[in-house]
Amino acid sequence: MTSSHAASLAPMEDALATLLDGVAPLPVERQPCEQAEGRVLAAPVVAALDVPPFDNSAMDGYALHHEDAGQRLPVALRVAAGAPGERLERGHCARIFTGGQLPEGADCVVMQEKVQRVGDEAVIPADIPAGDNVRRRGRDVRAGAPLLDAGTRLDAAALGHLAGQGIVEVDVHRRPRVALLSTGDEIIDPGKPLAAGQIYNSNRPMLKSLLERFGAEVVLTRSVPDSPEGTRDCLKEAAEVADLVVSTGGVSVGEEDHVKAALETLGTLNLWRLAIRPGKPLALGQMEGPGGTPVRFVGLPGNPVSSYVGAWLFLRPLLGALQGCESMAELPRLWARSDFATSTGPRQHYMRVRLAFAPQGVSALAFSDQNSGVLSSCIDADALAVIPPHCEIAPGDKVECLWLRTW
Ligand SMILES: Nc1nc2c(c(=O)[nH]1)N[C@H]1C(S)=C(S)[C@@H](COP(=O)(O)OP(=O)(O)OC[C@H]3O[C@@H](n4cnc5c(N)ncnc54)[C@H](O)[C@@H]3O)O[C@H]1N2
Ligand code: MOO
Ligand SMILES: [Mg+2]
Repeated sequence: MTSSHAASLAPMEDALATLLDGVAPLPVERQPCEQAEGRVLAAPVVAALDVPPFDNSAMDGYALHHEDAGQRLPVALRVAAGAPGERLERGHCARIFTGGQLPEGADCVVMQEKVQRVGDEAVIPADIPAGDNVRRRGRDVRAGAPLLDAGTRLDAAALGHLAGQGIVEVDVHRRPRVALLSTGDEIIDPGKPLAAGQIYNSNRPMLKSLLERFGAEVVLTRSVPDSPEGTRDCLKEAAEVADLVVSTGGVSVGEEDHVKAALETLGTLNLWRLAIRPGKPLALGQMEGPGGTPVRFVGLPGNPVSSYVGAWLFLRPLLGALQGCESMAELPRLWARSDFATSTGPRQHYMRVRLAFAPQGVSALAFSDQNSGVLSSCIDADALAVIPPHCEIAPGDKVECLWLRTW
């Protein structure tokens, strides 16, 4: 009986292919840049302006023509940042400040520490090359050049770059709307007293946090009773409002696990049971929303670590695809030296590890208890060490790790 299990577990690659099959980015909307952090560009942005828009000084000092260096020059101009450009005659210099527009006729700047000021004149050292301490127009960005690619997730640097062009609005994909269902008669909300046999719902806030980090908007949360009707009703309600329905618990083989059967009354179960640990009974499927729109379904196993790992491995790429964000398709990978010994059976193991970076290399330090009910293993976990099926790992062996300190 149990020996047939391995054969019926889908490998990770099949699961990802099923998950992403036919997924297209959500419609485009215009968004003020001020509210666009974490959103994904739907179209490339081309620079309209040179940045910087004019040659300017990189230092507080004196601007001059380089052939006038090595002399005592009258200080003919004063150029503060923000002042319009002026003309500097040969044989003169200009007092200038960082960011000030380089006067026409000047081609270099000498920092003030190297200049001796004598009344209205400045003694300039010799041999200053043309271009010294000058930031040329268009050095950072040239007008007409690509600024940001479609599919870029807007982070701090990208938002700064857009603002540098004077851009205030961008076209981004709509945020995926997610309904988050917590199944289990034993699960209650924090804030209420615990009765015998009950536990608090830790999956909901954990997954809400991850979903938002991956760019989603959680539009509905429900606590779902362990009954066929209750599960079906909640799935139906969720499919009315969401692009993606995520549930936790109720996907294993017990009589109290109703999610798969309920899903099949409303849509299709595309894949169930994977060769991964944790997360074996994970279920993938789809339903229809209003007007026949596709609604994706991911049923995460109830154990908190199975939910946590399942969110990184499945919800992240799915939400990336719904937002047109290529870089979310796979987690960044790196190799590290294990500090642990382990062996795997038919399932690929995703071990929670802390990474220690040292000059000799990176070490993967595994949390001592890797059970899927032990959420402490995820605290401080920088990465998931991927141990392939039927594999022996000894301390010192290289293991591939998926980096989790990302969005
Ligand atoms: N006979 C078998 N039993 C189980 C198998 C199996 O192959 N054969 N697989 C085990 C594995 S592996 C997993 S993973 C779990 C997954 O079970 P379910 O998805 O059906 O989840 P539940 O049974 O509803 O709950 C499991 C566990 O997690 C706790 N839980 C659930 N939701 C939450 C929540 N929101 N916050 C905190 N904790 C939660 C729940 O109380 C249970 O302890 O099945 C194994 N069984
Ligand atoms: O798949 Mo379960 O998550 O091994 O405990
Ligand atoms: Mg169960």
